[in-house]
Order: sequence, then structure tokens, then C-alpha cells
Amino acid sequence: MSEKREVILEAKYITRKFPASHGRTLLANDDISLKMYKGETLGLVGESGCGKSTFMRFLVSLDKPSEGEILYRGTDITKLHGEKLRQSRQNVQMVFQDPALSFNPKMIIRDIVCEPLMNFKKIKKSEKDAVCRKLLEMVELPGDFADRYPHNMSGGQRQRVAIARALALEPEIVVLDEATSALDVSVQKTVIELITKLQREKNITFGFICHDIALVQQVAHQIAVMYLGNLVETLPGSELSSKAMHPYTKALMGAVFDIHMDFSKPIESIESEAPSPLDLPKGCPFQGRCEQCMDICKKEKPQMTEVEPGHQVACHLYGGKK
Ligand SMILES: Nc1ncnc2c1ncn2[C@@H]1O[C@H](COP(=O)(O)OP(=O)(O)OP(=O)(O)O)[C@@H](O)[C@H]1O
Repeated sequence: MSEKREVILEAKYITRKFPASHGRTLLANDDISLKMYKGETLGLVGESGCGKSTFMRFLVSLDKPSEGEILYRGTDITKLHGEKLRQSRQNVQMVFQDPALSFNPKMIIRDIVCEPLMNFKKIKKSEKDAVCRKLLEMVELPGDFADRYPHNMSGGQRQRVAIARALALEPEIVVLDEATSALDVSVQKTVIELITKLQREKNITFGFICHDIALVQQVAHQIAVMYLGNLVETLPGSELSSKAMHPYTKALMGAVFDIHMDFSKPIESIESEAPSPLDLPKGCPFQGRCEQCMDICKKEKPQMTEVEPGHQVACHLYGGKK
């Protein structure tokens, strides 16, 4: 990885609490700090409900954290309102899992792709056709698709349209929320190749949310592993197979990689389910499923501790005290 990495977004001590039944509170994000670097992909991985989407929604200003800051090029976007907030939305765009649900089925692709440009008055109506064709070609779709409706396209093609739309405003950051998860493996591969190519050409920063750690490893320069609202490990994507330390990261990997693992202890895949985020135990959130749980894990919550530059882990096996 390059020495001169440029931080363009920094999340600091992000916490999100949701009110729950019987006066209880659900802690969907607990003290999350992460950095995103120019032209790199941050992969956020963890089981369903661990808080990945909650976190990424802050980056696109779809929600505000209960506590903490999101600094985009030094400006805390959680504090923006009105026109400043509207303008800042251009910098970070999002692609969701199922574009069929987010696209208006009555709109043709030209209007869907050009809508952000029209909203920000970046182009005139007369320019829409040419601009749309160019954006479709960028995502390797025929320009003629501009006249189609979303339901006349395959899932993979619709996802390419969603990427074209997200890139229309030339954002610095694009968040992909399980954007390839609903696609067939072969289609998934071509969309991943497209994303990688666009990143190389345009130096885009991607946030890649995915529950599939094998897929995240293929695309992410940096991987952040979440468990029940907590970050448990962050490490370079290229070091996942050789240097992952947290028992949860290893268990996630054990569930998908059968061979080429090089850990001294056998890895058990996770069979039990995560506890409810409403009934979090005192101490480490992973204690109930951890093969290596110790006394201290039931008493004290481990803190993220740097084990190597770019590699942090929250586990008492490796320190993890304040
Ligand atoms: N608006 C909300 N109100 C109440 N609880 C919420 C809200 N949004 C999310 N949650 C809860 O916060 C927790 C984290 O949800 P989130 O969607 O961020 O998880 P996730 O890791 O993205 O999961 P998935 O992959 O299934 O989308 C879950 O327990 C969820 O039920």
C-alpha cells in the first residue's frame, strides 16, 4: 500500500442508539472510528444486524449518529443543514442491494440516470440523452438502454445503471450496500470487475458493505469487521488470510475458506446465532460464541488496540485494555 495515503473521510467515535420496546435502547453502532482513503475500498463485514448499514448511512447523510463526528475533508457533515447539507450530498453517493426497489418503475433509464444531474442543475434537459449514453457506456451498457424501463433489464444490468447514476455527479466516495449480493456469482464477478476498473480510472473511494468476507477480501484495501454494533478488527485486505487475529474474524473466515489458512489453532465456523443487540452482555460482545473466552472477557470490554500499523484488534487475547 502506498505511503502517501490521503484520508478523505474520518468517522470518530460514532454511536447510534435506537429506542426499542419497553423503554430499552438498541446500540446499533458503539464507538466506531474508521478512516477512508482516497482511491481505496473500505470493506465493512459482519453478520446481518451487526450495524454495517447503520454506519454507512451516516456517510451519505441519510441518518445522523447519536454521538460522534463524520469528517469529510475536515468538515463534520453530521452538523450540516439546509443548502450546505444538500450540496455536500454530491460528494458521497450510495448504491443499494436491489435497484428494482429504489428505481421508480415508471421512469425510463435516461431519467433515472440523469435525475441527480437535473436535481443539481448540472445539465439541461436537451443534454440528457447524450450524457446518459456516456454514463451507460462507462458502465459497459449499450447507450440504447437509455429508452428502456428498469423491468426490461436483468438484475446485473440494473445494478450497472445504479452505478452509472451514483457516479453521475462524480462523487469522491461511493457506498455499495450489499450491491452485488443479490446477483448470480458470474454476474457478481463482472460487476466487481467493473467497480475495480472504475476505481482505477477515476480514483473513487468505495465503501463496500457485505456479509461475505471472501468477496470483501477480493475488493477491499482495508477491512473492518463488525460484531453487534462494535468494531472488532480492522486490517489491510491483503493480510486477511495471513494475519487476522480476532476469533470472530477467524470464525467468519472458517465459514467460507476451507483450506489455505495458516493459523496455529483450528478454526471453528460459527454455528450459534448472535445474541440480540438488546441483550448485550457485560464485557466482550463475542464472549458467548468465543472458543477462547477467558474470565476477563466477561468483565471488561476489550478496546481496539493497534497490533501493527494498519491493524487493530479488540480482544483480550491480544491486550485490548484501555
Ligand atoms: N431505524 C431503526 N430503528 C430501530 N432499530 C434499527 C433501525 N435501523 C436499524 N436498526 C437495528 O440496528 C441494528 C443494526 O442494523 P443494520 O441494518 O445496520 O445492520 P446490518 O449489519 O446492515 O444488517 P443487514 O446486512 O441485515 O442489513 C439491527 O439490530 C437493526 O434491527
